[in-house]
Amino acid sequence: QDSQAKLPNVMILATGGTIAGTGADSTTTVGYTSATVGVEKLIAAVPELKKVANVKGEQVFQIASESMTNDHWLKLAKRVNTLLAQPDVDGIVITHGTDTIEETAYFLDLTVKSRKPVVVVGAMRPSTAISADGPINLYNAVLLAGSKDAIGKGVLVSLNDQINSAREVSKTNTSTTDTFKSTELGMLGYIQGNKAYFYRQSTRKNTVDTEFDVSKLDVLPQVDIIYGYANMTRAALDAQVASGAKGIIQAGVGDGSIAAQMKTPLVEARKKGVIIVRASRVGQGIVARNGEANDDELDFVVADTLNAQKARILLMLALTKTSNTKEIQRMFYTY
Ligand SMILES: NC(=O)C[C@H](N)C(=O)O
Repeated sequence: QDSQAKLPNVMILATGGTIAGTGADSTTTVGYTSATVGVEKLIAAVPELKKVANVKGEQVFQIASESMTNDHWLKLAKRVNTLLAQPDVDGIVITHGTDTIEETAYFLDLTVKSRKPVVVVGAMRPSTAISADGPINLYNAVLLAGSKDAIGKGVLVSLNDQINSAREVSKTNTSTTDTFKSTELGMLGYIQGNKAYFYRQSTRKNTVDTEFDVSKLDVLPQVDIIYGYANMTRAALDAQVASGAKGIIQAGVGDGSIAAQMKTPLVEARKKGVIIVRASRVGQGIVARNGEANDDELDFVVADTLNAQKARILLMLALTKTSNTKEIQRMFYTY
């Protein structure tokens, strides 16, 4: 009883995904159904959780993460902020599908206002599979969310015994359990032997000092992505602008290069007030401002090292505050 009282209080918010998935039999690792197991059952499957935290569960959504929307994010961020404001909550774990885990994690990194740990976790194998990775990942996530060392580190993504920051982590393999990598900028640490070990920290702003506030927002501005490729056409961009996009992320080739035939449509879109952010489809490296395009003259923004899906999130949040491109560029060098 006494030792129980000293354990941290960790809330598990369940949103679905493969971690809550079930397959036809134990060897089904593809073609299973996501988001079928409820949070109480997820917790009951890992009795070891009781050793590291007092856990409570809440089913927030029950969806596959490919169907995650801005509305889900707003609801989730508000719920996390409400819970973390309570003195009896020490940390939060969010169980989530892996396909968009990096996006939800980064959205929360920019919209949760707390130093308390928030850990987003998923699994690559459904709960019914041989060597399902969900239980160990959930155990590690709860341990991490209750750990003093995770305080003030922003939103963390933990699978496969590794700790990543929301900003840097990406899914890098369609199906293996070691898919989540922070590649060149590096992961933060490991979980081993019932302990979290941190080795480094991002210099970018996060939950500790974010300027974004979604507490009064019901919708986010429409921001879409166009993907660069040889022989690219303007069709996707035109359709997005016509459908009301306030911002466009161009996942350009190389260093965010713009194809000759795309320059006019992008300049036209900018003249209509649409914010254009040059990102890269490459996956690593900085998109150089005034490098492959004269951003000062075109009034474009560069995504720095953010991939296109995370640049979309930052631009949506930036647009809730300003449409000044200098300000937006500052944000891209800050978060
Ligand atoms: N491994 C997974 O969780 C994939 C699943 N499609 C999801 O993102 O919900």
